[in-house]
Amino acid sequence: MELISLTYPHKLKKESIPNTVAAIGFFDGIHIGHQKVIDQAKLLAKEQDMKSAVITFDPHPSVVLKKEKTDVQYLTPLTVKKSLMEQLDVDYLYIIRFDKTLSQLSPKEFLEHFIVGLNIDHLVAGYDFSFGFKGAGNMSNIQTFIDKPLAITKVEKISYHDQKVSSTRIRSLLKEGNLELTEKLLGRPYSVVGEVVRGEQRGRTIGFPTANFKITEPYFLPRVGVYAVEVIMENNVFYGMANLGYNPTFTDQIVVPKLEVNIFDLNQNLYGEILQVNWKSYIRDEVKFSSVEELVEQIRQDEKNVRHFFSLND
Ligand SMILES: Cc1cc2nc3c(=O)[nH]c(=O)nc-3n(C[C@H](O)[C@H](O)[C@H](O)COP(=O)(O)O)c2cc1C
Ligand SMILES: Nc1ncnc2c1ncn2[C@@H]1O[C@H](COP(=O)(O)OP(=O)(O)O)[C@@H](O)[C@H]1O
Repeated sequence: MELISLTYPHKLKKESIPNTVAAIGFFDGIHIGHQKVIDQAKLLAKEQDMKSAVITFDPHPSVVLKKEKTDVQYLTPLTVKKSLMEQLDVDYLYIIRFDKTLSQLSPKEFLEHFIVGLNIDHLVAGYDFSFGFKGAGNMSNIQTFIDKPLAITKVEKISYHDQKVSSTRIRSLLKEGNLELTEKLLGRPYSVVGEVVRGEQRGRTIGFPTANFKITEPYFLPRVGVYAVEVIMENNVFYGMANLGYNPTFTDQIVVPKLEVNIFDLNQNLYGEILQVNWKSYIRDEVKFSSVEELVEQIRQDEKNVRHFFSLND
């Protein structure tokens, strides 16, 4: 996959780019609906002997369009999006910088510059994709803005159990702790990647060392609490239990929930390792215990529950 970051205006020459079928969208999460759009573009490219591309944007349009300054948290921050696209095996990934100037392009200017200008012959998008100033362009009126005939494939709404699959729905499922349904809608477990850093060195003293994560990418995190998780380290899968929270039994100084994982059946220095955590199931809320003994008693029970969830022996 060739990764091409673009700002407006770009200087690419359309003559130097092969004829392409492109899927376009913001694609936060790359859920099963997004995957359908991208697969469709790949299929059409193959049938018509053209190249396949995904055209996406960064940052999220709301960063530019909202009056108050907002930090957007993503299901798939840009680095994750890039690596998932790599796995989907498209020929080109175009990432268009979404800034004020871009947001003010008319639908015609947008299409001429980024679709015709990138030698896109066939455009695939979800039924609700819109583009251009104030989202005036959409999958129904797109051909009215340009003279050159453009083949269009509109992918209809994808539902799961009669409800639309959307990034918004996945965010609310994550806030409810419904990781099982999230996984169905994503077609893979929800995950975060981070580096293991030092914590208070307390875990080992209570019999449960926990790898503390430094998460630098702007991830949308699930609700605070205890989870059954898979941990991926250098392509190996481990099982464990995670706490996403504030450690209220010990401190009231933590303001941003921290992620820590006790990995089962492993005794290894993990500082500096980059690990992927797959959130599999929500177990319980984080609690402020009145003694460390009570917390340890509960964590022992959590381990039993999580081992049972993964069908592992005690
Ligand atoms: C499975 C699990 C459940 C936990 N549940 C709680 C909890 O309910 N309340 C709490 O204050 N801390 C909870 N913790 C966090 C511990 O307080 C924390 O792991 C311990 O303080 C070690 O911190 P350290 O890694 O900074 O040394 C939990 C940790 C794990 C691994
Ligand atoms: N099974 C394990 N699960 C998690 N961390 C482990 C495990 N075995 C050893 N470790 C190491 O112990 C560290 C966690 O111990 P802990 O006392 O909680 O220290 P810290 O507060 O720095 O996280 C991890 O970062 C890792 O290097």
